[in-house]
Amino acid sequence: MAVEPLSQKEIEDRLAELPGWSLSEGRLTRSFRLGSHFAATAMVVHIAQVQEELNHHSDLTLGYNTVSVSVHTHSAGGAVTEKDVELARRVQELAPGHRAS
Ligand SMILES: C[C@H](O)[C@H](O)[C@H]1CNC2=NC(N)=NC(=O)C2=N1
Repeated sequence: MAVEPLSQKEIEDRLAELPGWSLSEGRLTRSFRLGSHFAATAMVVHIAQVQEELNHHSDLTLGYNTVSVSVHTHSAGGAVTEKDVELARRVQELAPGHRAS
């Protein structure tokens, strides 16, 4: 997959299809609230599995009952690329199964 930096417009277009996600400090970012600490931890493990599959990794922050995802592409000098968008889409897909909001 291309690791060309996306333009601001391209990022905005993709964010329009990623509810709850935003561009923060140059990274695609979203926080989720879960029903318990264990539910949040389980979601972190699931995201880690997807990240290994994609070989693309975010910074994950586990709180009491929250999971925060923040991602950009290191090999593109920290720019946002399609790889980041793909990971965000996959996280969006798995979130409902964890009853994440
Ligand atoms: C060697 C390994 O394939 C690379 O370091 C991968 C791993 N995960 C990655 N994750 C992110 N976010 N950006 C990268 O450039 C990246 N590169």
